[in-house]
Amino acid sequence: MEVKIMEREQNQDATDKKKSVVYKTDNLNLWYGKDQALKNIDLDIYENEVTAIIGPSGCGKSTYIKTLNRMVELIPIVKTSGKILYRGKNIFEKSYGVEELRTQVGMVFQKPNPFPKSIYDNVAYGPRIHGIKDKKILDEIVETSLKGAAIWDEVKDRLKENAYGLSGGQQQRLCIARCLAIEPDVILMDEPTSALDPISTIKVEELVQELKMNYSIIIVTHNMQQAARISDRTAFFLNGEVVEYDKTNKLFSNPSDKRTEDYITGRFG
Ligand SMILES: Nc1ncnc2c1ncn2[C@@H]1O[C@H](COP(=O)(O)OP(=O)(O)OP(=O)(O)O)[C@@H](O)[C@H]1O
Repeated sequence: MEVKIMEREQNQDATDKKKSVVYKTDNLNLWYGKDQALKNIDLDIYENEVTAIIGPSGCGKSTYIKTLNRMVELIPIVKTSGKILYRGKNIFEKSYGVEELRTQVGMVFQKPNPFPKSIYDNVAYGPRIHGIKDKKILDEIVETSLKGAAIWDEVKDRLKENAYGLSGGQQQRLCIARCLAIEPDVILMDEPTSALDPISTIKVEELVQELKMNYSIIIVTHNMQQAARISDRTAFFLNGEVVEYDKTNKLFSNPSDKRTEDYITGRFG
């Protein structure tokens, strides 16, 4: 029995070695002015997986995810050191075009943030910016993206209506559709269900599971059950450091670090 388990684990390790690394974070440090928010972060994020970032409030989860699309640099006091390689290229290099990065890496935020436009125009927005004008092509992108975000059936007869008329859960799936319309490689999600009711939360969780077949997903969540339900790997952040990063099953059933155990068993946080 034990031999079989070991064999299975070895096979799994071999499969993991073959998996492509989408993001490699190498000794990343980040400061807001004098305050250091991220310390020596080393993380490999794998393709077609859901990677969860968990940890107590203020531990640096959102800051980390916002380094991955360089959103943090919009904050003037931010300084960084170290490297983040996206598909092998350091995104902090001056020559790296942030626009190009953002076409590869979509983001979904905590609060659904549709534009005050029609459902159709929300989804067509990105493709239009990228120069697509042909109505037939746009129609196709809108339909495919809304189907991909599991909301097509609910909105197909009201595409011209304002997106603000949708429920919160529908708005969040619309925002996911808007993200899919630019055909990203990676989707960053910063607490995407924290403003949603339980039924909408389940819908978004199911959607995340489906999307990982075609995308690599990195999700920040306060909700440990959610991380356990939907992610393949989990990184536990504490005070700006990664305490533990492992397969989700392993991290939640047999954590290596006492601090992880204390956190997942609810002793703090
Ligand atoms: N714009 C900012 N200016 C200065 N400090 C900031 C800024 N944003 C975040 N911080 C600080 O950086 C640290 C990490 O914050 P961050 O928002 O990344 O944590 P978090 O784990 O996502 O927290 P939460 O779960 O509460 O959203 C905190 O101490 C926070 O106060």
